[in-house]
Amino acid sequence: MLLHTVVETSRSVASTRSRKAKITELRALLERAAPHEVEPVVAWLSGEMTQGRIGVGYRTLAGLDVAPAPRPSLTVDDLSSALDRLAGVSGAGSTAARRSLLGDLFAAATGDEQRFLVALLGGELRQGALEGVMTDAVAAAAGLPVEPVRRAVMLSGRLAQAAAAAFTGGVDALAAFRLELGRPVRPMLASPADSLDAALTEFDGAVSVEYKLDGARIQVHRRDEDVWVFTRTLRDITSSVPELVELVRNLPCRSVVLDGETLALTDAGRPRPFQETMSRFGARSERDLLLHPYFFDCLHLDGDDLLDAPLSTRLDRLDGVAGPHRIPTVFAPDLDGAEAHLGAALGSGHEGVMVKSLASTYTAGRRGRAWQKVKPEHTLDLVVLGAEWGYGRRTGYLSNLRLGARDPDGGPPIMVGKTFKGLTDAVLRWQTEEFPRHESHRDAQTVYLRPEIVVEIELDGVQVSPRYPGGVALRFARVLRYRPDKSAAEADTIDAVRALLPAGDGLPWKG
Ligand SMILES: Nc1ncnc2c1ncn2[C@@H]1O[C@H](COP(=O)(O)OP(=O)(O)OP(=O)(O)O)[C@@H](O)[C@H]1O
Repeated sequence: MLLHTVVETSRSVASTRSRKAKITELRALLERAAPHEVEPVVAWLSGEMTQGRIGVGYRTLAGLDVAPAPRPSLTVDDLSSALDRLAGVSGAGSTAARRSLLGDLFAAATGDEQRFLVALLGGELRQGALEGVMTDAVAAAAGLPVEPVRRAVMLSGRLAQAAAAAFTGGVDALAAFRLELGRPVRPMLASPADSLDAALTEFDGAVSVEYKLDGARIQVHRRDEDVWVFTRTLRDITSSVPELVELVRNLPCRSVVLDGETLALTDAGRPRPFQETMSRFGARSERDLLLHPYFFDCLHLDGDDLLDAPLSTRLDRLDGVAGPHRIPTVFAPDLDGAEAHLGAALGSGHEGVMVKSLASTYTAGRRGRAWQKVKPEHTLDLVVLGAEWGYGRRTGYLSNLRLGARDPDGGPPIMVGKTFKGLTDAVLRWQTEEFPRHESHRDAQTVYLRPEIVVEIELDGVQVSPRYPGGVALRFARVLRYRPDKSAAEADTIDAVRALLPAGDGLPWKG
């Protein structure tokens, strides 16, 4: 298959907002692909490369100035082998070697193909938002139900490999994607509860009510003496958190997978700010803050996969293996008991509580009703689209943020407001240093960013606004914190923003 065909599909998928139209386009492309082309094609359209990172920086790409080929001739196989060669380059002289390989590749590419390659290699095509659409397209093209494909993707975190398995081995090959020790599973997520009372009533009281800690999500795996620690975005941070590794290595079991939250505490035992916990996840992290784990789920124990077991069973197993490290929990409380637990959580400086159905299974990667969060204040996780240069005291700093909500159909984020409130001097300095690394272009007032950075915004509400493309604007938005643990694909959607409009606004999309 010609690369040109893939590039054309990428363009038409990006240009339509209709989920159905995207699926139709992707399906048609996959049906034309040879079986061995499925994996790279799915990877590229999701902005990934099967080789992983290949060490080509933005500067190298920007510095390439090669005349485009007049006609498309590159094939999918040509690009696959070029990426293999690029990934294989190492050692002295590797920059020059990469530049020469890229020069050859770009000389064989048309203008459209060159732009696609720049976006792919520069990470700009990476759009997790397309994952759901692609999963549906893979199932349709392979003639399979969507559920086994989705499950394989969630268990492995590897869309392209699951797609290849769907095409070559069907449902049986997909079933082979099981929870594997050392390979992280997409975490299960929660929905906002209408109220504590409503959440208890929905499950007839058969719930676990747990503190919702304002730390960072961790998933730990252990097989004998080997331990891994992953973040919410499935990043391996094992080497940054030796104290967690040690603790997991000492649990009374041979193999285990636990889900939980981790936090650094003050001397008084109160949670430290989220940023301080997250700072421990970096490569050059300060080691003076000790992280404490608070586990709330057990997905595997000594050979038993527990994803499909009810939460009540998983919590029993969790108790047996990591009882002293469990998150504070009460079982099947009445409303008074649940309110007291919420009060205790807030009183200790935590965010709120989670109410979880004891009958529910672990639905990896899903945000459902089985886990409901109850917390007092309203926040949205939005994508930073750009920042304007400050004035007055903030001259020379990137200050006023342009904020976007995710398009659930996989298009670019939709701008919903701006804010410069809540930015401390340290955060202003950080923005000014960090943002240019994510720059797509700039004008006199503003540095525009690729949609990569997620920020948590506190707000009083939203209002109808003809000025913004989504028809809604934030009211009194202020920055609460950055969310390095979230990708743009996990930001809140424009629908979530619109849902905050006061009832009775009579907007066309609300009906
Ligand atoms: N007891 C708990 N059970 C599950 N998740 C918990 C618990 N305590 C804290 N958390 C955190 O809450 C997150 C789940 O909430 P949610 O699905 O809304 O994610 P989120 O979008 O990060 O939420 P928020 O922005 O409100 O923190 C988990 O990813 C985890 O980090």
